[in-house]
Amino acid sequence: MNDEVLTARGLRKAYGDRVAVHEVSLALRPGEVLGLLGPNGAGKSTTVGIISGLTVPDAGTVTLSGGLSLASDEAGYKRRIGLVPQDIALYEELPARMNLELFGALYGMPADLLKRRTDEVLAMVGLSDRAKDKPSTFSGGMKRRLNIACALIHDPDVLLLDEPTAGVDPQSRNAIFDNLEMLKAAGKALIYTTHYMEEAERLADRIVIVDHGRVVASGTQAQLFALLPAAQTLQVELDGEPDDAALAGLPGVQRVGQRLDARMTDIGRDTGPLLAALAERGVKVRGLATARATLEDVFLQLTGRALRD
Ligand SMILES: Nc1ncnc2c1ncn2[C@@H]1O[C@H](COP(=O)(O)OP(=O)(O)OP(=O)(O)O)[C@@H](O)[C@H]1O
Repeated sequence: MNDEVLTARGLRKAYGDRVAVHEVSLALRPGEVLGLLGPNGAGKSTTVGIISGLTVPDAGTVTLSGGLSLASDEAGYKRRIGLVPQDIALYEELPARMNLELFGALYGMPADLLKRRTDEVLAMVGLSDRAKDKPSTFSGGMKRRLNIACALIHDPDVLLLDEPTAGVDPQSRNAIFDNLEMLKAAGKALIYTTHYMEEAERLADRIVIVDHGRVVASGTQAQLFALLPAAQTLQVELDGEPDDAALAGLPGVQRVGQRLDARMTDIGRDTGPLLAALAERGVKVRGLATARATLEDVFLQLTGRALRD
C-alpha cells in the first residue's frame, strides 16, 4: 500500500535524436508540493506535458491513486489533473468569467456546479471584481492568476504548474504563492516547475532536480543540502590585519579580504572550536555571520554548472 496520489515511472521522450526526458520517475502525495527544478531545456515542461496527457511518452507510465491511468480512463484521469501551462492560454477577448466557463465546459461540469466553482476560483485568485473584464485588459500577473483559476475550475487533485511566475510582478507572485499554499493546506498535490531556486526553496516539500532530461537528485531540501561537503558557512569578520601565518592550517577556512569563510557541516558544533583556535592564535574577531547553502550550490555540486545561464 502507498499513499501516493500520482506515481510516474520511467518516463522517456525523445524528439529525433534529442532525448528530452530520460527515465524520469517521481511520486506525489496529497498536500505535497514537489518542486521540479532544472535549467532551461532540462526537460521540465516535457515531463509535465506527459503527466498532463498532452505529450505522449515513448515509454513510462503515470498512475493516479485508485489505479487510474490515461490508458484505463482518459477523461477520468484528466478530470483529476489541472495544468497551468508555461505560456498563458486564455481567450483574450472573452470576459474572465467566460474563460472559466469554457474550461469548465471541457470537463462537462453541470451549470450549477460550474457557476459555484467559477465564483470560488475567481475569489481565490483575487479577480472577483474583474470577472466581466477581458484578459486583454489585464496585467501579466492578473493573466497568470486567471490562468491558474482555469486550471482549478474542475477542482483537480493534482495541479501541474509550469513556471507559473514568469513575467509576474512581485505582488502577484506573492498572491500566487499564497494561493498555492492554500491549495496545499486543502490537501491538493502540486508539481511546480521552475528554474528559480528561491521559489523551489520557498514552496517545495520535496525537490527533483533535473538536468539534460535526467533526474540528478531528489529529496527534501535537507537531504539535498546533505549532498554538499558543507551546508553552511560561518563568516568571521576580522578585527585588524592578522598575517596569513596566523591563519594557516585551519581546516575548511578561506580568507576573503577582511573576512574568513569557514565551511561547516554543523555550525552549532564547529563554531566554538574555530573561535577558540582563532583566540589561541591571537586573531581578533569583530563579528560573525552565517550564510546558508542554496539549491544553486547543490546543482553546481552535482553538475559542475550554474542553474541559470
Ligand atoms: N516539441 C518539441 N520538438 C522538439 N524538441 C523539443 C520539443 N519540446 C521540447 N524539446 C526539446 O526537449 C528538451 C527539453 O525541453 P523542455 O521544454 O521540456 O525543457 P524545460 O526544462 O521545460 O525548459 P524551459 O525552462 O526552457 O521550458 C529541449 O532540448 C527542447 O529543445
